[in-house]
Amino acid sequence: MTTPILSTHALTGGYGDFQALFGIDLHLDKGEVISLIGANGAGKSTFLKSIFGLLPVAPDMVRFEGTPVGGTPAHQMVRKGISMVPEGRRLFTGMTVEENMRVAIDNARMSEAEGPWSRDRLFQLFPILKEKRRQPIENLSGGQQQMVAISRALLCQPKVLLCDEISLGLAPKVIREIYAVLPEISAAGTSIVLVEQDVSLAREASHRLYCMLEGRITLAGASHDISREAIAAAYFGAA
Ligand SMILES: Nc1ncnc2c1ncn2[C@@H]1O[C@H](COP(=O)(O)OP(=O)(O)OP(=O)(O)O)[C@@H](O)[C@H]1O
Repeated sequence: MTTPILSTHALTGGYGDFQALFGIDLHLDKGEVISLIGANGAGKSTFLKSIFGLLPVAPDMVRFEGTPVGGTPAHQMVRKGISMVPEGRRLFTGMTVEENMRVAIDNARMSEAEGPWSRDRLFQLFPILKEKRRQPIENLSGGQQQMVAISRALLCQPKVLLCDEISLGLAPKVIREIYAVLPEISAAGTSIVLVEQDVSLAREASHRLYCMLEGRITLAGASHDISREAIAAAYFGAA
């Protein structure tokens, strides 16, 4: 059996005294896209933040290429090869599109030349960003801003990309545009974890799917093999 690029082991976590996650076991193989679905408050964002070093976890709860990395600060995670597109995008107003794209690599003291993703390649992936590259970020639509957030993460040349609800608040046409680039991203060598509220979208875009309910994984399997009934039961906690 090959070592997963990313795995979590009985991962627990939360906020101070409040426990939100209760022993999450999950793995992501090289070249895979997996999705994590679940109702509001199930713990999906908390889980991504725990992987990415934004919430405290024990070292062995997160392994990257087999090595314990749990609790490593986010900027060091980026250098190791994990990037995150956070919920709500978290872009910097008052900065241009291009400045926003560069901010994470500058912060992690990385260079664009370290991997497959250069600004030019990202402008091929999202041509509208080339046109708008010198504009302040606040002039862009929500979908275009999401493209910047994805580009910012990719410029760090991640082996693993964590995406937290990248479709949230966007029109269906824009969501399709953004999801259409995911195969190209994974073909370039980046494995992807998608947190997604839209179950159909999650199934279509991923090889495997995990469902989370109240801080626990209630279902895992190949996206196209899991029935809608099984997903509904796992999602809502029906017996
Ligand atoms: N900063 C915080 N402080 C305390 N509790 C929090 C905080 N953020 C989230 N929680 C709680 O942790 C639990 C999991 O929340 P989380 O945001 O991870 O869920 P989610 O599945 O990502 O939901 P959503 O789809 O609404 O983003 C919820 O009970 C939530 O109220």
